[in-house]
Amino acid sequence: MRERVLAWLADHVSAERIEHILGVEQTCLELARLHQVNEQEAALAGLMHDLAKFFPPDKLLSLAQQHGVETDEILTNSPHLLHAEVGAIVAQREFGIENPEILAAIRHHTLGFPGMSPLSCVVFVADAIEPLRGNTPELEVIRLTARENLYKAVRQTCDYSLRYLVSRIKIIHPRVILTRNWALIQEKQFLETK
Ligand SMILES: Nc1ncnc2c1ncn2[C@@H]1O[C@H](COP(=O)(O)OP(=O)(O)O)[C@@H](O)[C@H]1O
Repeated sequence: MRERVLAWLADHVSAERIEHILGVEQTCLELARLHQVNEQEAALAGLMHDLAKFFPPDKLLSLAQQHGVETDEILTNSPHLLHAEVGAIVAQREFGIENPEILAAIRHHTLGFPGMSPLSCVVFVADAIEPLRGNTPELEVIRLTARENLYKAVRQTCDYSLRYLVSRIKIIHPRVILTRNWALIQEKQFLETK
């Protein structure tokens, strides 16, 4: 399966993006091991998270519509955000992935989802902190947190993304805020049960 996905990626995303994807795959493996998440599933979701990253906007929109993906005004105006949802469609159609946890982790890798599974949390955080994302102090903080408290790392990843979007004066899809609020509650509960 892995070789087949890599061959497909070579034809559909840039060489640079493949390096990022391999970094996410490896980081998923490490985080899964630390947090008792299925390592094979995490690695496969990491490998597949950006399958639709280079699909043009009209293709993202038509595939989303064809497969009944729920859209809204922000998603139709920024079709690139649909690459996560469409990536899951490609994983299912092209590679026969039926595991709902893996498909959800691909779907939720950009905006997260309140109540998402630990596997989805692993992929969401790994996408942000894989080694090629750089070594800014903010990322180093999330990398350390991700070893201790996965939910806190999800919340910090949302905050990091929000700060970036605000600083660039970008439209913000509100789902990341719902994800952040959910993760904030989880991170506190996790600390209380320790
Ligand atoms: N909540 C959001 N609202 C609007 N745009 C967002 C939001 N979160 C991420 N984005 C933008 O969507 C694009 C893809 O994000 P992401 O999937 O995290 O990156 P990548 O595909 O490189 O792993 C980026 O340009 C990012 O700025």
